[in-house]
Amino acid sequence: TRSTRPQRLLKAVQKHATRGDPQSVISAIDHFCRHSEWAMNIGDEKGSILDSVVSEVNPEKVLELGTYCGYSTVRIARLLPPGARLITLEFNADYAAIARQVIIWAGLEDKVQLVEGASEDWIPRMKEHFGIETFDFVFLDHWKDRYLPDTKLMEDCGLLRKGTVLLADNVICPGVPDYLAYVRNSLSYKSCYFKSHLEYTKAEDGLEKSVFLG
Ligand SMILES: O=c1[nH]cnc2c(O)c(F)c(-c3ccc(F)cc3)cc12
Ligand SMILES: [Mg+2]
Repeated sequence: TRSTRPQRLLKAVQKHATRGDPQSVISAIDHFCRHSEWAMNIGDEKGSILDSVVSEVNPEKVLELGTYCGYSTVRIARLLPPGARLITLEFNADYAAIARQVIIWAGLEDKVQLVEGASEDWIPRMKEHFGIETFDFVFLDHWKDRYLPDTKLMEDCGLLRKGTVLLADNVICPGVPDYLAYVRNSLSYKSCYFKSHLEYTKAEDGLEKSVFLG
């Protein structure tokens, strides 16, 4: 039967990227999405903003909500210092299977733990299952209806500390109005918007960076 888009994206990585070279994996995915088939990776323009925020935070403990094919997982993990750890949650088993192989192709499997399942089921288990006290950086890129409830859940589970940085993708397209209103009006967050474009298109999109104030 016909292959899936994530399967074709993985084939493009294995054909054009060099094993153990994260930048070549990123470039191969961006080329595939620009010239073959659009896919919902954060992309190179918003990806550069992600890179700059990750470099500024220089996090030890990272949580990514929404792995998809592992593009942003590779972007983040390639910037982490030795010993730093990224946990990425993916609900869709087919996406997770592709992402595992993309992460291995990039040679970043030692820094990344990919967990299959629902964010609301795993967020409450971060302490007892992964020994995580708090996260330094959280990247929200899963489902727009889960951004706000999962943020409140992370607060309630004590997973955010003074200075934890949340970075949210797609705050304009598809848009997360309830989440934006919350982080922009809450006294517990300092929030700012990075205007950009929807991956591989001219449509507006952007990232919202929100620092938890405790
Ligand atoms: O569901 C999503 N989860 C995470 N990231 C997404 C994204 O970056 C998108 F561009 C889009 C998207 C899909 C179709 C469109 F027409 C526009 C944006 C969706 C998601
Ligand atoms: Mg996205």
